[in-house]
Amino acid sequence: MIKTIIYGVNGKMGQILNKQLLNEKDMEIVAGIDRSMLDVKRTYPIYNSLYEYKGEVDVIIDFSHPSYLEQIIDYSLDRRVPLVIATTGFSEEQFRKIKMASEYIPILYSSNMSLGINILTRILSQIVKILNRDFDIEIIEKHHNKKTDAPSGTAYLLADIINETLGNSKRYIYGREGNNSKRENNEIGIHSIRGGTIPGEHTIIFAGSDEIIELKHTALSKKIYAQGAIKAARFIVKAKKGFYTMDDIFNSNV
Ligand SMILES: NC(=O)C1=CN([C@@H]2O[C@H](COP(=O)(O)OP(=O)(O)OC[C@H]3O[C@@H](n4cnc5c(N)ncnc54)[C@H](OP(=O)(O)O)[C@@H]3O)[C@@H](O)[C@H]2O)C=CC1
Ligand SMILES: O=C(O)C1=N[C@H](C(=O)O)C[C@H](O)C1
Repeated sequence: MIKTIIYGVNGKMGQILNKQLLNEKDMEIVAGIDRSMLDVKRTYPIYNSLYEYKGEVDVIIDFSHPSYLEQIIDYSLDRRVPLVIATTGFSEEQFRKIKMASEYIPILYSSNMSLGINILTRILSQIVKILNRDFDIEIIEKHHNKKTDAPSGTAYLLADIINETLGNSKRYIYGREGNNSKRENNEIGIHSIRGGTIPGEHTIIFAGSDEIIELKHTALSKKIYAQGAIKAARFIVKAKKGFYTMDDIFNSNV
């Protein structure tokens, strides 16, 4: 049994992950961590901090808030616990901390655990190579009205893949308010919509002269993210120390 701690267990994703993990025969939730204590029945203890948990743990799955990263990393380094990090909105310094910790423990980070987005990332760089010269690239992301970070982690992921493919020649423009000049060739526009219960939609627009190509991924529920995180947990408990992404899972047999 893979002994699992859910970090952010009472958040929206934590609750969905809890439900799905209860059906997984090879996984057992040994504790949940959250700042709020929901009045729901759980088969395991819930704590405010990882350090309150004294039992064994094989993996921590984190769907929480960037403010908890330091605690998660410190605890995982102390105990040598593999990590699946799904939280978004980290600073550059926090990303450096994740990368540094991965020199000692296995860490899988992905700003989007869904199968669809990870397939999209595979084809994106191929398309960008062909279209870049004649098409302007803009990204639109849409999410529910409870999301705390903008743009989404996935929008950054997609923009970074495009930019890396083009030799980091692009700069990111967030919205265009206050702009009094024409769009420049070296821009990737990134735009955020927030409303209702949208589980996540990402569109990459390639706008050319008199024609438009769009690549779009729509999440129809949050379940897809929990399913991806479970796959990631199965993968990371067997991995050696290092930094991994969902792409590494597709190249494995998990
Ligand atoms: N990688 C992926 O595939 C996915 C990643 N995510 C990411 O996972 C994270 C969690 O998402 P979701 O469950 O929807 O978010 P929620 O806000 O529902 O839950 C997140 C947890 O963090 C706490 N939290 C929220 N805001 C703050 C804050 N300002 N300071 C401290 N704690 C806070 C919440 O506590 P409280 O309930 O008390 O506010 C809750 O415990 C987000 O970063 C989201 O972007 C989400 C879906 C998929
Ligand atoms: O907060 C969410 O809901 C989501 N967050 C991730 C992101 O920021 O990209 C992944 C997904 O889009 C849902």
